[in-house]
Amino acid sequence: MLKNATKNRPIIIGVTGGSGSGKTSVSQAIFKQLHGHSLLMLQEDSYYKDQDEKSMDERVKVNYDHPDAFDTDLLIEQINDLLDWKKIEVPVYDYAAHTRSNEVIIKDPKEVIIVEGILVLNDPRLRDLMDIKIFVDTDDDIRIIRRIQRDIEERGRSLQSVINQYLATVKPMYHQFIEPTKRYADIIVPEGGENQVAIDLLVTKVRDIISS
Ligand SMILES: Nc1ncnc2c1ncn2[C@@H]1O[C@H](COP(=O)(O)OP(=O)(O)O)[C@@H](O)[C@H]1O
Ligand SMILES: Nc1ccn([C@@H]2O[C@H](COP(=O)(O)O)[C@@H](O)[C@H]2O)c(=O)n1
Repeated sequence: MLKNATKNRPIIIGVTGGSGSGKTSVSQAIFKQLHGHSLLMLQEDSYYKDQDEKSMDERVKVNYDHPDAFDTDLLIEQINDLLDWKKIEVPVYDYAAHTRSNEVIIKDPKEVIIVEGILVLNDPRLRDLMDIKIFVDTDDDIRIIRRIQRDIEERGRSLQSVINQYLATVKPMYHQFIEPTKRYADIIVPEGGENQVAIDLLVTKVRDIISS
């Protein structure tokens, strides 16, 4: 039984997987194919804790792949607000500065809400808010190659810093906290955003829920 859809509330879809697995691509593909419905995409990364009090040297050493790095309470509070059809103020995260910016973005509630991030199935309180849970499953070697490209091009990182971070925190935290959440997924999507069959099935399911 779907938790939210039956109560005339927004449908919450959680999309998780390791860094570089294709979570954003899968979420965007679902988003694109669900045109005609009102949609909102929330990224767990927006809810990284503020590090303003720390120096840059200290910020670089933070483990950004541990659940403690996120303000999950705020994410849960805001999803509950959306379920009550209330507006939310989403923080804006700056990867280069490793902290939140001073801005927030106001988002209106929508019929379908996609919540995407590495640990969205880790906290039972968050997991329990989701109607459909998806795990994007991509091999470690592909993910690190994608991450090197992205972090250098888009997040202001050096090759050496990406490698150091991957070995120190990204990889061990994936195996400790992210990969174990696969067992909670309703659907495991291999090949991420290129898996058109999986995307079509998901979109059909969401349309069924909305029209039922
Ligand atoms: N199936 C795929 N085949 C090839 N490249 C992909 C695929 N899925 C994602 N990518 C690319 O890999 C990078 C990381 O994908 P992204 O969706 O941002 O992952 P995540 O959100 O899990 O970190 C992006 O540059 C994206 O274009
Ligand atoms: N200051 C930060 C904050 C986060 N990260 C890394 O981002 C990854 C999650 O984002 P994806 O889009 O890749 O899912 C996570 O693995 C963190 O290591 C960072 O490097 N710096």
